[in-house]
Amino acid sequence: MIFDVAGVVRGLLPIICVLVLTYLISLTFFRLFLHPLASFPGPRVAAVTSWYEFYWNVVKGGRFLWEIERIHQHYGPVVRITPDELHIADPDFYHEVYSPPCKKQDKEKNYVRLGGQDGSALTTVDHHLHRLRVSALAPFFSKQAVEKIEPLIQSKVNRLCAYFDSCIHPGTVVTVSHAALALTVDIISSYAYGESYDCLQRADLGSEFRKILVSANEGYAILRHFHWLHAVMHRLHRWGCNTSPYIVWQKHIAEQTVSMCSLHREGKLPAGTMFQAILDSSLPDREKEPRRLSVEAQTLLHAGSETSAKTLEIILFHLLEDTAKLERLRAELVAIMPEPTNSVSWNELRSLPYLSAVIQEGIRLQFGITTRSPRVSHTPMLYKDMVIPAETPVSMLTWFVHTNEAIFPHPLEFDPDRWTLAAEHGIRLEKYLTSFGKGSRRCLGVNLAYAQITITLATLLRQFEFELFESTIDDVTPARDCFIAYPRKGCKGVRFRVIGRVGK
Ligand code: HEM
Repeated sequence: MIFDVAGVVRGLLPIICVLVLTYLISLTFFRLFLHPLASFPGPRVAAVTSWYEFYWNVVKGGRFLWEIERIHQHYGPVVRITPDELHIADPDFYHEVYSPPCKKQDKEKNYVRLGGQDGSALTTVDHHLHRLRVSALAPFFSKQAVEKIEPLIQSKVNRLCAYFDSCIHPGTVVTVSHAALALTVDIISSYAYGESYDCLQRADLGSEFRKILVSANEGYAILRHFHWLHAVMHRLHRWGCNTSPYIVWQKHIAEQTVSMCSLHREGKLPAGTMFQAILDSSLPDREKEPRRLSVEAQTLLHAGSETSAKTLEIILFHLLEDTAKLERLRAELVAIMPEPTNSVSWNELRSLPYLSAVIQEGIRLQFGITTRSPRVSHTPMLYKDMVIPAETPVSMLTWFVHTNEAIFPHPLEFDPDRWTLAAEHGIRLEKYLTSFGKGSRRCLGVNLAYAQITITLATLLRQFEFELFESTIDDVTPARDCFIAYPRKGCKGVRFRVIGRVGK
């Protein structure tokens, strides 16, 4: 007897269709009327399906953030943006959602899956495990630790100056984000791994690594929905298919980590690296496994490079565009750096009020991470008269804090004086600076970020004259959420010519 497969499928198809339809109708009914978030305002379509987010972020290219903005304008400060997640736009509630370590709060699992591999502090869901992991890393990023590596930072900045010297030619145009990223990657790779990626030594400033980061950032929107794609790509890689350069890089770090662990066993691991900080810590052995260390190493490079580089790009654009601000900053720098090549400590530089204000304003306009990083509280949260059920992922994007007109008037303008004026009036505007996040999961690299941005700006602006090249405000205006804010597609980023050395 010949088994009629086609006939069986034909016979089953109507039943399968009815079952799928019944499931979808029941799910829709549940999400609209029975779900714990059913009473929260927001578009019905967002309550019913995550394809809504998919549409705005994947089809429309990173535009969900601005759709959330529209939703807030329509429905108020608390909105349901996916079937399971609430978003709140109220700067004064930020500290409740991103709360200090004393309050047990997890990260949401879909967010931490973006990177594909759990194991780093950044990608840890559980509150207590996160506290444990951070305990080993925090001393590595403390103010004192960063002050100790100032010579390393300065040496990389000097290398950047040498690169700019080679660009003093009217026909040479520098893409600022490329140069800035080469710098930050070289700093964090030297510090964390004890082995510099040396992007600044290369004519293309390490374009390969840059592409890896950008493609990973652009891929996050898809991975939020289909995180299993990571596993597929790793499997394909194992079978010899040339998948993404990101996977190749992950493999490279994994191998580097294994050799670091053997050096440590032999007592030959160079002091001062992230590997040493973790391997010599009191963390349990399972936390010192090469696989986990490798994920931590990847995260540090990823988290610590593009964010700081973008901030530098934004600040340089605004200063070169408004020479009054540039000259005011230079005058302040000249007072403590009479010779252009004087090097001054981070400690001295951070006492300069205008430089500090310029940096705060750049960090504000960088907007930190523009992808939602929801928190999950294990107890109900109260927002005004609304009770947010326990275990609900709640997010608050920095975009909504930093563009709040009441706190930052003309929010998209680069106005360092808002910081100097606030300081003069005793107003603690930093409370609303959320680029680094807040609370227990706040950025660990804050000190390193400030140190490298401060030293780089002071050195470059004291030593070089630059001139913008075909760059406009569009090059630094957020238009796409690709984990961090990217300008609209097609923008070439801020570019300048290096006119020459100051005073020559
Ligand atoms: C202007 C520069 C930077 C900005 C705006 C920034 C922003 C952030 C934000 C918003 C988070 C929280 C992410 C979340 O909620 O999931 C974060 C976490 C983190 N950042 Fe940064 N970052 C910057 C520079 C750096 C640097 C230079 C490093 C050094 C490697 C670094 C390392 C980290 C780490 C390790 C975490 C995870 C912290 C944890 O979960 O405990 N960041 N960063």
